[in-house]
Amino acid sequence: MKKTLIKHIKTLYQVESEPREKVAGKDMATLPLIEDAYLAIEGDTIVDFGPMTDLHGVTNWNDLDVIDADGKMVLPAWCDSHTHIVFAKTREGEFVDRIKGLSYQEIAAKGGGILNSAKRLRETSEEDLFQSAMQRIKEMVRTGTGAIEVKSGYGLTVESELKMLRVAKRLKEEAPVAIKSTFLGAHAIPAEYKDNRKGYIDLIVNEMIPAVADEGLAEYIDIFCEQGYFTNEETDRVLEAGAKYGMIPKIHVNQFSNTGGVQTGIKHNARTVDHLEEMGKEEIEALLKSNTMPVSLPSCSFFLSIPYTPAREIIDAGLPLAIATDYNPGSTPSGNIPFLLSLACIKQKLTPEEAINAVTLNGAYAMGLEKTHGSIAVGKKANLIITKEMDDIALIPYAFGSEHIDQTILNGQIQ
Ligand SMILES: N=CN[C@@H](CCC(=O)O)C(=O)O
Ligand SMILES: [Zn+2]
Repeated sequence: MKKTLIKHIKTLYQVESEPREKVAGKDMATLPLIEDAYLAIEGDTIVDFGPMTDLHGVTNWNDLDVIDADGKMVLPAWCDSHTHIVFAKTREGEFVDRIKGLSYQEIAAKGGGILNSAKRLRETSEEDLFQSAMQRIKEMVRTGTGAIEVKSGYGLTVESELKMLRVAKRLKEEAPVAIKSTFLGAHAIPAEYKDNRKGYIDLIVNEMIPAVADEGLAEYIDIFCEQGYFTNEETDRVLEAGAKYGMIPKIHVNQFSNTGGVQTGIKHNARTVDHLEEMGKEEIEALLKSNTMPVSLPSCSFFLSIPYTPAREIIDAGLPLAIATDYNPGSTPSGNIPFLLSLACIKQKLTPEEAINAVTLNGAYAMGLEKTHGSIAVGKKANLIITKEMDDIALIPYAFGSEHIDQTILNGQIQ
């Protein structure tokens, strides 16, 4: 089995001797670390790590790849728990419309937005969707991402939703990153059901969910619970139907308005509630009584010029927080996590340590990967970032737009 030793790491971050499933509240300000460290990998697994002074167990240096990380930091690879990376076409025309004054909702009302992507996706082959999503993953890996959640939701017919999820399944088999897939048939009401929304919910419940489950294509079920998209009652129905087939809820909620969707998600024991740009004290109180992870998507706020999730209030209340890209062609055409860290620090007033916790261990929890990803622990996957030489980890969010990642290692292999 291939063995790799990374030695003289300036600082090894997010180390764990006792497994934790997530980090909350004040604990998010700390990233457990070892200065002047080593880390050993066998195959695709972390087998040992510690201070360089403890490195005396290596007797056989043959067949051992050695990486000298002098002056560099090592971290777990980022876990991006919310993306829509399977899509057919970018939507830069809508971007220009928004510059000229139209809102995201006005563009959607004209047949743009999600319905525009659904039209394009139906015309695109499974092979082409696979190739373009794979290119996006390669770009994300270059900025340090090692695990990605992938949603459907641009199909909106039985066949096209299955097509998207089959692409996700193939990505799971062929991409170097860990992938979790989510069925998001309830992303928008398709044009052909404009006057028959109950008919579309019936289609989701009676046909799409059983077909997705039959092929084992999704671990999670999602819905866009929002004014102009799906109501709380429709959310109840879709999440209950998914749960019958073992799909765990993860919902888009409180992006543009607060209609009580956070409480609906919690009622269904959602793994995560995502977006949360519009939320108040009641939502924080409700989350405190739950196991549901709040997920903020700051590059969506940046791109659409909408409010940022009140991340500071969420953490100060003692909650955990995950941050994800939301990579999609409409509201966030970017999968760049270092830029997210800058936004989290600059716009949401998180410290660099809090922001990094939000995209490592908490990101892993948000996609059910906390046992294998998101921290440096013996037995976890060797999914790692080696930074360029730097004095302080705060350089990553501080020097926004610069390239800070020297190498990404996934499953023990340099990418
Ligand atoms: N808000 C809903 N869905 C996506 C955007 C989808 C699109 O515009 O294509 C989001 O999370 O921002
Ligand atoms: Zn989304």
